[in-house]
Amino acid sequence: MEVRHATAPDQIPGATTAWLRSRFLVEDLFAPGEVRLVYSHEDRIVVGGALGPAALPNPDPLRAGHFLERRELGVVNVGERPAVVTVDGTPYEPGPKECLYVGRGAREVAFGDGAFYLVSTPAHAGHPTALSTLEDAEPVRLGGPEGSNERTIYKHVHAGGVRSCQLVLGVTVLEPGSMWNTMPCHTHERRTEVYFYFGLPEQDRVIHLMGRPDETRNLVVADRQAVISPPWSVHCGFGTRSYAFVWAMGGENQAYDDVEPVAIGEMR
Ligand SMILES: O=C(O)C(=O)C[C@H](O)C(=O)CO
Ligand SMILES: [Zn+2]
Repeated sequence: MEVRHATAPDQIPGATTAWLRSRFLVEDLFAPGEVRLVYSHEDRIVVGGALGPAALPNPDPLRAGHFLERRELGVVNVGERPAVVTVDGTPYEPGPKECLYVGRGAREVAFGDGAFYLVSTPAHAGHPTALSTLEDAEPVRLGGPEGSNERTIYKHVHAGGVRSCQLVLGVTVLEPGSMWNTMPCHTHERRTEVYFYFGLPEQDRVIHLMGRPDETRNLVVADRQAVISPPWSVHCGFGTRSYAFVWAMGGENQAYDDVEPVAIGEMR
């Protein structure tokens, strides 16, 4: 498991493209038969990719008896078919873009044939393991063709859905012809957020904007790559083709609306 240290906004002016990518962009999460993980000190979020069949390991930096001894986990099926995840002997079958929440205390998590994106945050209590389907996620449609941002937000793990300690997680799907996500954008000083882009054709890219609202930088992001957004960073982007992304947060609270909105004209 790769470990990444926390960052500060005063490191951004003067940062090279290579430095920005090494700190905030997560590449190469998927390899056949493996679970690959990155531990970020930004709110201690762990992100990962599993290409089953594979089992959730217990990496040494966690210093735990098992991965979920003090953590909770969101598993999103980022493949194109339903795929099985088995938790302590019980099989669950999330469909594409659906989520399995695994509560603190589960000992064995095994991934079947399929592609899964993983997000884990520290947990102080055990909530029940639960499947959230696209229907359960109470889809909300936002944006429109005039802003090239027509999209549907599926909220899986949040205060009004599957319960968790601090994880908040959902999937946003852009309509064909819509390119912009999260515009106007925001920061949330009380939470770190990670976006994981998927469903993007191999030759296409998302230009992801990060940094303080008045000091933005861009990261050019390919399919199945993630971007870590510390609490001080905006997170939004536009694709050369439509796409979907998993957004997941951990931190001080679970209030989806607790954001600092940024007017488009204030961005630099
Ligand atoms: O398309 C959007 O807008 C989003 O999906 C926004 C994310 O849900 C987000 O940034 C939550 O804080
Ligand atoms: Zn956000």
